[in-house]
Amino acid sequence: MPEQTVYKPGLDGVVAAVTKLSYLDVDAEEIVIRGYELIELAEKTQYLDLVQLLLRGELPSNSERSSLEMALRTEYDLPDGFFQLFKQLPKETHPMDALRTGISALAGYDKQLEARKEEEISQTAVRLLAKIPNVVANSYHILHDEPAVDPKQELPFSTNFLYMITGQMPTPTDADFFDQSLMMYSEHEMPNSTFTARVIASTNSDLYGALTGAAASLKGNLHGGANEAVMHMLLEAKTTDGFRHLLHQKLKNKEKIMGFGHRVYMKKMDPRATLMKKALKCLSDDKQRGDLYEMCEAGEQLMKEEKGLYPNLDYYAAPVYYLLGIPIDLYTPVFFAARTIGLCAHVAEQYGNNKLFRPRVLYNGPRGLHP
Ligand SMILES: CC(=O)SCCNC(=O)CCNC(=O)[C@H](O)C(C)(C)COP(=O)(O)OP(=O)(O)OC[C@H]1O[C@@H](n2cnc3c(N)ncnc32)[C@H](O)[C@@H]1OP(=O)(O)O
Ligand SMILES: O=C([O-])CC(=O)C(=O)O
Repeated sequence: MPEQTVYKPGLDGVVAAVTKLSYLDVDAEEIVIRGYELIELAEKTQYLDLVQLLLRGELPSNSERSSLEMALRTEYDLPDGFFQLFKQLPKETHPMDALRTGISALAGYDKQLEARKEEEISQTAVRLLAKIPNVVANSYHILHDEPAVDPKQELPFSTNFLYMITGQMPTPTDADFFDQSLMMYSEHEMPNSTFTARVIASTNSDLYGALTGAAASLKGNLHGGANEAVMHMLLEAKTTDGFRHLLHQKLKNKEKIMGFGHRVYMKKMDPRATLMKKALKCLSDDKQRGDLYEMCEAGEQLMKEEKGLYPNLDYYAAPVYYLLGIPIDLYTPVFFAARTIGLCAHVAEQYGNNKLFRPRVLYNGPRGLHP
C-alpha cells in the first residue's frame, strides 16, 4: 500500500460523498437539510414538505403538497396477495426483518426497476414511501395474528400511518407529534444505513436492493435498533430510582447505554433529541405520564454526570412512541419508514454522480504459505 494511506477504524471522520442533501454542523448545532435547518422545519412545516424538499430540492407550494399527497394515496395499497409473504414467515420474525423482506419482495412488482435517472427514481421513491408504512403496520399485524388494517385514503399521510399501526384513529395532537418524529428521522447525512445504501447503489444495483441493505444496517442496536432497546430498559426499570440503579449497574458492567452517544455529536446533545424531549413533555402531561418524563430526565442527568454523554434521538423518540401506543417492535421499522425518503434521495444522488465504492485493506495476515 502507498505510504500516504490513511486507515480510520469505522471510517471515523472520513468523508465518503459530496452531497447537497444534508450536513451535521455540530459547532453551530444545526442539522442542515438542503439549506434549511431541520428543527426549524419541524416546528414550521410537516413531514410531506420535507419529503418534497428532499425529493425535488425545494419546499412545496400548497398545490405541489396536494399533488404529492394524492400521488402517495394512490400508491398506499400493496400488490394483490402480498400479505401471503408475511403469513409464511415464522411468528418470531422481528418486524424489522419482515420489513427488509417486504422491501426486497416489492422489487419484483416494479416495472421501473432498472430506472437510474433522477425523475424515475423520484417516482419509485414515492411508491416506496407510500407502501412502506403499509408493510410496517401490516407485517406486524399478520405476524401477531391480528387482522390487517387497510390504509384510509382520506387521511393525511402520517395520520394514516399511525392509524394503520394502532388500528385507532389518532387524536390530532398524537398525529402531530408522530409527524414531527418522522421529520426527525427523515434524513441525517451519512449514517451507517445511508452509507450502506450508497455502497449498494454504487454497483449500479437497484433502489430496492439499496434499501433492503439499509434496513439490515438500521436494525442494529448501535444504530436504529437503539430506540427499541431504550424502551425495554425504561420498562425494566419501572421507576426513576429503578432506572438510576439500572444505569449504574450497566455502567459498572461496562455496558453501553442505548440512546446515548453519537459518532458525530459525540459529547453534545443531538438537536433532534431536544425536540423529542419537548414532545415527550407535552405528551406525558397530556396522558398523565409525568413519571415517564421524570425517569428519562433522571437518566439524562445521570449519564451527563457519570459519563459526559448526551441523549441521541432514539432516547427520547422511544418514550414518545410508547405514549403514542406504538408496539415496541415497530419503533425501528417506523424509523426506517421515515428515513425512506432520505435514503432514496441519497441513492438518486449516488446514481447521478457515481463512483464504485471499493476501498483497500491493510493486510496483516501471513504470506508465502503453500498448500
Ligand atoms: C438515531 C441513531 O441511530 S443514533 C445512535 C443510536 N445508538 C445508540 O444509542 C447505541 C449506544 N451508543 C453507542 O454505542 C455509541 O455512542 C455509538 C455507536 C452511537 C457511537 O459510537 P462511536 O463513535 O463508535 O464511539 P465508541 O462506541 O467507540 O465510544 C467512545 C467511548 O464512549 C463510550 N460510549 C459511547 N457511547 C456510549 C454509551 N451509549 N454508553 C456507554 N458508553 C458509551 C465508549 O464506551 C467509549 O469509551 P472508551 O473510549 O472508554 O472505550
Ligand atoms: O447519524 C448517525 O450515525 C445515526 C443517526 O443519528 C441517524 O441515522 O439518524
